[in-house]
Amino acid sequence: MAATAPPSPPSNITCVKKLSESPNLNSIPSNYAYFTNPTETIASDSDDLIPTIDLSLLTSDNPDQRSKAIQDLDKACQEWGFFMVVNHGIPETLMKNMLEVTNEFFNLPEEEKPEFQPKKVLDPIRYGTSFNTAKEKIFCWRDFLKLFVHPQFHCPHKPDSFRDLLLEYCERSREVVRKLLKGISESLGLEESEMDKALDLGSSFQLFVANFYPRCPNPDVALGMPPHSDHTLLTLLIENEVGGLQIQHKGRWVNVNALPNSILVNSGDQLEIFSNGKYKSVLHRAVVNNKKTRISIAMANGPSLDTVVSPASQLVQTKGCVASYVPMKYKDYLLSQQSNQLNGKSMLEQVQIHD
Ligand SMILES: O=C(O)CCC(=O)C(=O)O
Ligand SMILES: [Fe+2]
Repeated sequence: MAATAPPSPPSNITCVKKLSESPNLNSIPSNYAYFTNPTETIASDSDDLIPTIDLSLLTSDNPDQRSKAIQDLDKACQEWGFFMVVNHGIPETLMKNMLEVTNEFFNLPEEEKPEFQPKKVLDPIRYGTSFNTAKEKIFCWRDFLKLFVHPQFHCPHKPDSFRDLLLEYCERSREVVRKLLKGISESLGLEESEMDKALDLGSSFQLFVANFYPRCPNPDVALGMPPHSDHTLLTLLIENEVGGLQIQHKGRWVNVNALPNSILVNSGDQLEIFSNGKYKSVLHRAVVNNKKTRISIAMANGPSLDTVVSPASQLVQTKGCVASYVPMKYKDYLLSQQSNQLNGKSMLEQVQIHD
């Protein structure tokens, strides 16, 4: 299978932060207009409650509490592919400081940022706009900073406090992910340490993705990010108290109103593959608004880059079960996903076996 696309050239498109600051910007340029389907229904999460996972119960010494938390996780992954984690142990001040320093990064003078623009698709430090302007006809109302933070740690040398804060936040969020994946391993009927071993999580790939969505004069036609699933096992997301994330649930877009101090978690393509389709990666998108800048930080957590990911052997050895996905090295998957446009679950479809 042709897994990789050629590296895209660097982009020269103006960042949306600068665009949004242009005097008298009353409407967006036409190449930012998506014209989202007006017949789509938007539900608020109160109609159908988004699941909450209490991480302290998942790691509890009380076997009943733990097995109930594993059942909840199983249900959340099967029915939603999305949940909010509370009692996760990451200090609130650390999350706030991360969002603050991220804001400071985007607010650095534009002439200080070109050094962070990538030359290749998988450069470890990438500042840019939209998703992949070399391939897109319609751009996202979004600037981004993407950093490889594990197993090697990369960070811009400014703002001053960025490095220490990011290092701590990445470590803490990996601990949360390890705990969740132990629970998910069990909810799939596997040993607690099975995912750890099969996916080489000691060298897990972690990508920090900061999204900056400035105020937008036409929030009804622009999108911060179009519908997509993530290339990850699990993505952990925090935001600056400005909502905008929507997830697809039972054919409708659901607004996510995050509980204070919670972490939003969505299942990604590698989890769908490993679970042989039991836990589907969730389609989600980011909408924008005309009142406030929104900042979100998505920590993308995958297996190690060298892992060839396939459905867990224990899940396909049972009589009557066949693998629904072809094996693919995670690094190749990531390169291909990042080299193309963001388009629904199109990357996953390339490894899916249809009967
Ligand atoms: O900003 C958001 O809420 C979504 C971000 C996202 O989906 C991503 O970075 O992959
Ligand atoms: Fe995403």
